[in-house]
Amino acid sequence: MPRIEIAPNVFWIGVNDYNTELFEGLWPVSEKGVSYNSYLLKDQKNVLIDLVKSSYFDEFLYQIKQVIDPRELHYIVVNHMEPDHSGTLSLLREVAPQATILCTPQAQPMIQAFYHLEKGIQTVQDGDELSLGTKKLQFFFIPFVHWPETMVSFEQSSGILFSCDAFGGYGALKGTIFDDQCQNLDFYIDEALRYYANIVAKFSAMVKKAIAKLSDIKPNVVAPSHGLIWRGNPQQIVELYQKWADFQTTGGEAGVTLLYGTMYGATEKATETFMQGLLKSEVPFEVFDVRKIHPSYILKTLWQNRGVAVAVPTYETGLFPPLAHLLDLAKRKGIAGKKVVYLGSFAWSGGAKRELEKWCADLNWEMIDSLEFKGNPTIQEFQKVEELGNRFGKMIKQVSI
Ligand SMILES: Cc1cc2nc3c(=O)[nH]c(=O)nc-3n(C[C@H](O)[C@H](O)[C@H](O)COP(=O)(O)O)c2cc1C
Repeated sequence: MPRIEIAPNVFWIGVNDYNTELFEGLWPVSEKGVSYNSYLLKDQKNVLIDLVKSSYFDEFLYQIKQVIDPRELHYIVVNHMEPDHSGTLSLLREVAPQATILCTPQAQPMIQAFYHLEKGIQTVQDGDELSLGTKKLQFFFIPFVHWPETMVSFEQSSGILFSCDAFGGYGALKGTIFDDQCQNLDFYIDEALRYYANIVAKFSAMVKKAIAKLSDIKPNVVAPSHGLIWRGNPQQIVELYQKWADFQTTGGEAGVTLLYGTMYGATEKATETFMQGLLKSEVPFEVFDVRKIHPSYILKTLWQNRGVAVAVPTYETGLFPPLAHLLDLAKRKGIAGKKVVYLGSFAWSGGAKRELEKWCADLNWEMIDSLEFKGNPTIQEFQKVEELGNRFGKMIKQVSI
């Protein structure tokens, strides 16, 4: 997309990426795309805020040249050092050698380590202001949203908050960069939640601190470095991030994430019956086949729902491996406070339930109930499975964590 003027002399000059298969080498984005939003402020001093991934340098340079000659750039603000926002720094330096890089003291050694740049770097302090002529930037440090060196930049005259990874989301920008023009806001909110669960969730306590710290600013526009620019309703994405951050301590909303896997179909039959029970309880639930659905999508729903139903068989005295992998990711992402039930088949020793109990202790999840059965379920066991689903669903609807 060609450059877009967000406010007088404030330009979006980002790029859409449909080529990267896995964001951070982990999370699928090629289907829905992801944007790297970069911003150019034109004034007596011209400023570039956050860059794009190195593979998009040609497109990026073209975008810059639509606004100014790169040799007229005075400052390059590096809010966050992750290479999807800083990867073009060395190349940009070659076409704009006069520009001073502005960053936090924590980012400076990273710039040296990643790009071997020593000169022309100036650090800023938390709360520092920078006059550009008619515009004025102010910097606020928000450590660990997403790396320790991260800050945001606020332009006072237009009220635009350049928030980098904070308030970002997956999803390439399709025809518009603004929330108030896009036809499918639900898509971007859904992809922002997936991004939150994949990228930001672990740092939820720091997200809450950052939101509290920025609460006095009241921006007219929230302009993150991924996804939509929130101009129509800038508070919406801030409130969503606040709600999602709270899930780490509340355990989430009244809903069930049903994680199922099977080798020969016994656990699958029980899972179908379990869903009949859930349905009767009228609890909202979403089912994932852990063999087939990428954890990126599962983590999103896991983060959101306070109830987790695990339906997998015993495998080599433990959990079915794809489920164990998922629990490992859940631990790394700090997914806590869940209520859990287990059901599944075994043939001789069992062991899946035992391993799940250990995981629950580790994750700060509470195992509420369980039902193991040998081989295929009997009529009586089917009955109990349905009752379990119904009971669990009702409980999840009511429980306040
Ligand atoms: C590779 C493999 C390992 C297994 N390990 C165990 C085990 O350690 N203990 C046990 O009781 N059953 C074990 N089983 C048996 C399965 O748990 C049993 O067949 C169960 O009914 C499979 O459920 P499913 O039809 O949902 O896949 C194993 C089965 C396979 C194929």
